[in-house]
Amino acid sequence: MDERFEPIIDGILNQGFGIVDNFLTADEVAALASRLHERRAQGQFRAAGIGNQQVAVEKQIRGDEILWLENETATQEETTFLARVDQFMEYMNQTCYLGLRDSEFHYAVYPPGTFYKRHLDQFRSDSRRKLSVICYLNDNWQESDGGQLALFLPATQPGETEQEVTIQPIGGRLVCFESGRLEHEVRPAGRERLSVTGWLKTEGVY
Ligand SMILES: O=C(O)CCC(=O)C(=O)O
Ligand SMILES: [Fe+2]
Repeated sequence: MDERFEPIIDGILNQGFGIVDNFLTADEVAALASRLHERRAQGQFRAAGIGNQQVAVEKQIRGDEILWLENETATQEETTFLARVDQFMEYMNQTCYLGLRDSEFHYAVYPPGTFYKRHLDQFRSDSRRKLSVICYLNDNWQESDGGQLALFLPATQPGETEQEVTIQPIGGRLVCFESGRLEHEVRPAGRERLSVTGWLKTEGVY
């Protein structure tokens, strides 16, 4: 049993999503946030894409800017984060036999006023994305700051309606759910909203 990871698995199995606070310590959050700011100031971030559409069209759907993390160029705090994700992936494989082989993670910044409309993370027909993982890097986030993550939990029985769960993007918090199953959206952020987001993937069936 690994008490860091077990509540995430419990959540996914019992309620369709896992959520844990303090997955990252306050120091880790601060270190990643300041690295994010540094790399953004160096011009390393790009408007996130959703396909081959024009930037203007995409901005109606999502307004975040991202930077993919690469092992080769990762700084110390990024390496620490990616190593913890690897441990989680390993643990998921041992306990749930998910056959996860690969991961991809990016920083995301939502400038004030931006959002990400309702979507599923398996767009671009990338069915290798099995689990979506989001870690927030925000200091002192308030409900009035907006930027909530809304999860739309599908009905499990005929006659039921979907349920909506709203999650505050609090620093150190991790949220995890099945990429092919849960539609979700990011509500307009009232202040700059920071995260590291990624996917745990299986080997390819294209
Ligand atoms: O930042 C979040 O809360 C969710 C981000 C998201 O849905 C995505 O990047 O696909
Ligand atoms: Fe998403």
